[in-house]
Amino acid sequence: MNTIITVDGPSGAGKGTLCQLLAKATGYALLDSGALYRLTALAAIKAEVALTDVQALAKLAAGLDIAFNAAEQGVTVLLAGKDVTREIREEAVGMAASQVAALQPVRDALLMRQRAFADGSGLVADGRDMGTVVFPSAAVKFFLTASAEERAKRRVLQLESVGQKADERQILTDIEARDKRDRERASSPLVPAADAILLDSTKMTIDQVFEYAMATIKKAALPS
Ligand SMILES: Nc1ncnc2c1ncn2[C@@H]1O[C@H](COP(=O)(O)OP(=O)(O)O)[C@@H](O)[C@H]1O
Ligand SMILES: Nc1ccn([C@@H]2O[C@H](COP(=O)(O)OP(=O)(O)O)[C@@H](O)[C@H]2O)c(=O)n1
Repeated sequence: MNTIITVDGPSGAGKGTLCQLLAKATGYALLDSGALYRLTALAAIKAEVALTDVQALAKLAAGLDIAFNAAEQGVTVLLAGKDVTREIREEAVGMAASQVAALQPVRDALLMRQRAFADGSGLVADGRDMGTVVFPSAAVKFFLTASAEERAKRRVLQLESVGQKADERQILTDIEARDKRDRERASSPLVPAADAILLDSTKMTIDQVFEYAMATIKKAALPS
């Protein structure tokens, strides 16, 4: 059994939140593909590799020494043995991630690593191109959105909840820049798959989004 559920959409739409809830409810594994791009960006920043040096970035992506350790309080992300769980969530790393993610050789380097998460036990995959490129034959595909203003508000609350400072106007500007880059790039742009279910969470609570997604999955009668 290799059932795959994909959740794509822009930053702050609630993909990570929904995917964690779906993974818990279904017992499927979880792929946070954005973390791979964030790790590539962080590795580049640490190694002082320019975000325009395509070949060096692709090499970094191919050789990333990373681990995802599931724990009671969430997933811990390690880069070269060091806990970078918080560091990769910083807005600056998100911006750098969207720059490296626009480069096809970087995407190629990460493709097989992402597909390897589908090891036969069911997978919930979170990203931008899960339903279009990485898992085009996924069983159920969601495209989760929300207005940019709502997403910026959510991001501010999220950053503040972990003690980071957040300027809502700056975050909205960053989100809009990242959306534009993700949507307009030539390689795997952020677009809904033709068979994706569109879900606008602007006025929905986390529970409502989860209930709707679970009902859809149940209707698709997936094996658990
Ligand atoms: N429907 C929702 N309503 C309000 N807040 C939400 C909703 N979905 C997610 N959030 C919150 O918004 C923030 C960003 O969600 P996240 O899942 O990280 O988004 P994404 O993975 O799409 O970037 C988190 O703090 C999360 O708790
Ligand atoms: N499948 C994916 C996942 C992320 N990305 C890129 O990686 C960046 C960070 O992704 P993320 O999912 O962690 O970002 P947030 O939605 O959490 O802000 C995005 O802005 C995209 O440019 C991508 O190109 N393809």
